[in-house]
Amino acid sequence: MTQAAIAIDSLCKTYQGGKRALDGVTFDVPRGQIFGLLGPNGAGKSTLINILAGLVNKTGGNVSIWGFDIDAHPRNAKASIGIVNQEIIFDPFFTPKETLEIQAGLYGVPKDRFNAMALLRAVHLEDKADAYSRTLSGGMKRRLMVAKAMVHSPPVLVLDEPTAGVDVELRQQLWAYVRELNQRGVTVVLTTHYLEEAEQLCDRIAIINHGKLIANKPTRELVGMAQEKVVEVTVDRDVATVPDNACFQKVEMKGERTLVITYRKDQANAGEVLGAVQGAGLGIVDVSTREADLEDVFLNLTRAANG
Ligand SMILES: Nc1ncnc2c1ncn2[C@@H]1O[C@H](COP(=O)(O)OP(=O)(O)OP(=O)(O)O)[C@@H](O)[C@H]1O
Repeated sequence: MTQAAIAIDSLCKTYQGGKRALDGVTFDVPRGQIFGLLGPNGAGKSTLINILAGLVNKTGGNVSIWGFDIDAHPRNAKASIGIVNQEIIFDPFFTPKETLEIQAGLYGVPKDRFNAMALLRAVHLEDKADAYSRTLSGGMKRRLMVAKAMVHSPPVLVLDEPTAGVDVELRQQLWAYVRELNQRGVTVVLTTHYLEEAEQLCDRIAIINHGKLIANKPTRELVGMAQEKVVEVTVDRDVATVPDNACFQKVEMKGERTLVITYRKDQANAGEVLGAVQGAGLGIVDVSTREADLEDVFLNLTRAANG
């Protein structure tokens, strides 16, 4: 099917008081992907997700989820999406199993199509099925939120900062589950501050800044946009004057003998950079390079957009 999982067209939101949180955002989330929605704090990500969830009313534009316009077919649109919010919200006096059963009831999921234990197993909470939810750790609560969002088996799952404050091991478990869901055909949209995770997980990434879309590309292409490379060169003597060369964009010293040189991939290559160091009369003892990553691209794009 060619239809998008989520289609967002000229989406605007101006809050009462005049704050324009979304300013004409247009993009599609293709079906079957893990899609990253990134942006600095206050960019408008939560506003966008809250519009998808039906918690915030847009002030302009159109949104459809799994082909259902959220204004014309709100029930079908809502049934097509599961959302895990930043805040952890559930009644602490119910057990995880009860929490899922209540949610299934709210969504009208027939009993024969719902297996609370299977869902709890999937998020590694099987042994906590009958514990009070308030006794769960932060990471466990978050996983319970994911299970809750999947109760009605929606084709689209949205996770807003799902791993904030969750330790590394639990983050990996959560991502493993997200990948598994995706392999089973669920389209996943996530926001995260961990750019490295977005780079590893997402097929495609959109970046918003001050309510505007500033990038929307396959992850590999986006990372490929990084033009800067950094090479660390350790030399055979103390450096009295930091060498300069046309192919260096920036040179910093790390200790007495290590030069940290930034250059642009489109203007020079590592050979030229090293040649320039030798040309300054320095012998090279050691070299290491760092590939540019999503963080570099993200900073460059948001800086450029901020003018
Ligand atoms: N209810 C509200 N009333 C007025 N302004 C709001 C409201 N909610 C959000 N905003 C403003 O809208 C802008 C976008 O906020 P939003 O929470 O969508 O950003 P975000 O990208 O999710 O940020 P974060 O990563 O910090 O959660 C911010 O300037 C925020 O202060």
